[in-house]
Amino acid sequence: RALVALSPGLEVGELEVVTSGDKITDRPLQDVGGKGLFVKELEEALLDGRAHFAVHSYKDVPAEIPDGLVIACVPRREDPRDVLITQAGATLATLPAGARVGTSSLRRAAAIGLARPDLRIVPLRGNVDTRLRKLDEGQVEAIVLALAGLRRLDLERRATEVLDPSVMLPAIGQGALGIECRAADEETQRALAPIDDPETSTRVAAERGVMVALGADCRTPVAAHAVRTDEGLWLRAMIAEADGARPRMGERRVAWPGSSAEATRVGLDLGQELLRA
Ligand SMILES: NCc1[nH]cc(CCC(=O)O)c1CC(=O)O
Repeated sequence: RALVALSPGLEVGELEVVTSGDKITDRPLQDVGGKGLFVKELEEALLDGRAHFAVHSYKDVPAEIPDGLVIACVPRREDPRDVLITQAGATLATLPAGARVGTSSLRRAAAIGLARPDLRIVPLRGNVDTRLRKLDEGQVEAIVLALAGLRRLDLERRATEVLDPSVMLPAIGQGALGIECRAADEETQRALAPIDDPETSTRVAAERGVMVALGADCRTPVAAHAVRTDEGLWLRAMIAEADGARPRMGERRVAWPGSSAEATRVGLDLGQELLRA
């Protein structure tokens, strides 16, 4: 809709693709192995010529993009924060001791462990509807979801408490979209240009630099969040042990980067510092 609004006469049709991340809902994705479980089948549609472009949640896109493909366009970011959803309206501060919080994200579990070490983390996967149903059925007292995902499904009213990044640092790329196409397809790249947002690209590039520091196939809980301030770029990051224990935080404040490559180096440098720690 955003693209068509800015490009009169352009027609955009949808090709429905179900990814392995959608199909595998019975275990945490870090235990499944393989990278890009929400992305791979969409990339195959690009490489086969079935689709001109693929719209990914940027947080689902691995560090490495396959040969012949590029992220050609990064639209303006949605709110990157996480939200807590509870049955009775309790907040992170007022949930009763021992309450169960459903999440399979080690990043979210690490943040909850710091804020409320008395809460119990219960693995919970499935699409947003499934997770909300498990909450409503009383399997858990709370769940954590991305605000952006709720908004896109028109379910923002379910959010009980928006969690500040100082409490729960968002996932790398959360709330942003990465629109991927064939590297040689200049016509599609030109068609996508009207909805590109360079500020979002720079912020996500800095966050993804932290991921590059960790290496390609890692299951380490990691968070990174970049914002533009009056002074430039403010990047915060968290890396924990594989089981979510001992989270380390760090940050960088630098002049606004002149390129995405420069932004990536800021993230890489911060990621390496946290790894050494
Ligand atoms: N992990 C799955 C996933 N990938 C993208 C989103 C929605 C948020 C976004 O688009 O950044 C979600 C659901 C969630 O984390 O709540």
